Amino acid sequence: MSGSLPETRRVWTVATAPGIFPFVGHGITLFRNPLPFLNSVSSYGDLVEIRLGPQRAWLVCHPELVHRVLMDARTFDKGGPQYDRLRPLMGNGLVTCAHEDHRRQRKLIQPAFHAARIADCARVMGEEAESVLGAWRPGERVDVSGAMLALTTRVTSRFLLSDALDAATVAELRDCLAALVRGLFVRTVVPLAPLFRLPTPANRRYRRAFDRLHAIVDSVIDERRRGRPRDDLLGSLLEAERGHGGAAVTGREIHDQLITLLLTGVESTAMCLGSLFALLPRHPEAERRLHAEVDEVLAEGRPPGQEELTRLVYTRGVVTETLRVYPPGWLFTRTTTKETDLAGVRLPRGTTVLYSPYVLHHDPASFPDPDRFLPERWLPGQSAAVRNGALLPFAAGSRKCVGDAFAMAEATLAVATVARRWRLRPLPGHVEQPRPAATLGPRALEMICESRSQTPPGKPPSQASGTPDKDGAQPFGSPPEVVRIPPGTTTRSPQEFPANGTVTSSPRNRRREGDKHVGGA
Ligand code: HEM
Repeated sequence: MSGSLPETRRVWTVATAPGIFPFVGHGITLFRNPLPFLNSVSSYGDLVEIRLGPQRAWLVCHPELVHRVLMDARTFDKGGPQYDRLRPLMGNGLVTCAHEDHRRQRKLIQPAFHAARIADCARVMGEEAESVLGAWRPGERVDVSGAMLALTTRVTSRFLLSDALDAATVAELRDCLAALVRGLFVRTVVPLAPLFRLPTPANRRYRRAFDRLHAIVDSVIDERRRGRPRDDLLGSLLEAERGHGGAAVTGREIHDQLITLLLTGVESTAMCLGSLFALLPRHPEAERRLHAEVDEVLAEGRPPGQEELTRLVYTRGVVTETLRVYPPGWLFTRTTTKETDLAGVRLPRGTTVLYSPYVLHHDPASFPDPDRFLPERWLPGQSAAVRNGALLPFAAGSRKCVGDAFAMAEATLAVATVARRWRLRPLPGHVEQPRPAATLGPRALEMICESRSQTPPGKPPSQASGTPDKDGAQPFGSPPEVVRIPPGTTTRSPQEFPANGTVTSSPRNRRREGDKHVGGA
């Protein structure tokens, strides 16, 4: 997704974010209101210092500087307290390992994500999408977040483990992953380990999910050792353990890699899909183009696969634009392993450096009118932002997401499968914000599913009434035209996604003068 970046900038703006509170610095503001806070911070410079308690950290806000960080993984390594706090759960797998072990680990995992393997898996992705949707009924209120999580758990577990897990265990796995991801964020940002040992209901839920996930993974590995070899990711890890393929692997590492891939693979794609279905009803023109494309490309009575995938160009644009507006991975950290220079600032060894795809994706210098949901940005010939390297939902460099192509294929096929049959409508007055935690996305999104085949030709789909904006986007808040709501539906105050389809509308100011000094690279 990222393009190569010419080194054009030589003068950088550097600043300290205002609003530092005694003892906590910006910590509480970041925790309470992270997206508006990060967006406002980025208006002060290309590199902005913030304080997390007593700790100093630098938010890198210009795409060129972010690429410098990502391309030099030896200097800007994974490390520091945030990664230490992830290790009890993820061990020393591909996400958490330091640079010195990364190359070997990546060589081990990467072949499983080869394009040909993803193409082989495309039909499974389409089949699983059909089967999750098979339970939906016209007019019904559906738990979209839960369904997307179920779908991505099934697809990821089949890709990694073939058919090792029965349906009940896959459902259990989904619940464990959801509970762990929920608890993970607070554990990585709040540096008070004893707090998480208290016997509170939330801590007990986390512990139960933690133990169960590890037990499921252990039993899958044990059974596979006793059974016949399979040609999947677990199979290739066990091959490596036996000394084939050149990369030495231990049983512990196999365990860590499976936990890592399940945790990273399931949640992010589900969040992307949830955000997409929440955005779509607010943008009738995008929805109309999506429907026209899937009607043309998908065949009746057959789940889509690789062949359809290559033709779903607009659908892919809708997925990409969702990843721009709501990147599930919204904030990441690195730690410097030696004294180094960034934007003219001397950073000592051990400095915390942050980058946020959300901040980059909402910079008007990279994306004109960044709060507008506009899949057309990603149609062939339009992708100027790819060339300037500002679109980074999967990061870049050696630590770039190993599952990027897999996730794009899975999400595109899922959206097409849903859009072929269903039009999802918001519950009247329902509020479900995409919330930033370990990932960014809606965690409890419920919608009404209308069957598309029941909409007579020429009749507009039901949607909020009001005057469309220049993209045909509808204001939120008015009830849909034709929706059957089952008894017992609760209504909450509006508004989930405002008229322009974005949640945080904190327009990036021009880099402010006066709060900064200028550094030379
Ligand atoms: C829409 C879905 C996804 C998004 C937005 C996403 C995003 C990302 C990002 C931004 C990173 C880099 C993090 C950093 O810089 O610290 C990353 C790394 C990673 N992702 Fe994903 N990801 C997605 C899906 C997946 C899937 C489906 C898998 C596997 C099944 C996966 C496995 C990983 C792994 C193992 C890493 C660590 C790679 C390394 O350090 O070598 N991700 N992902």
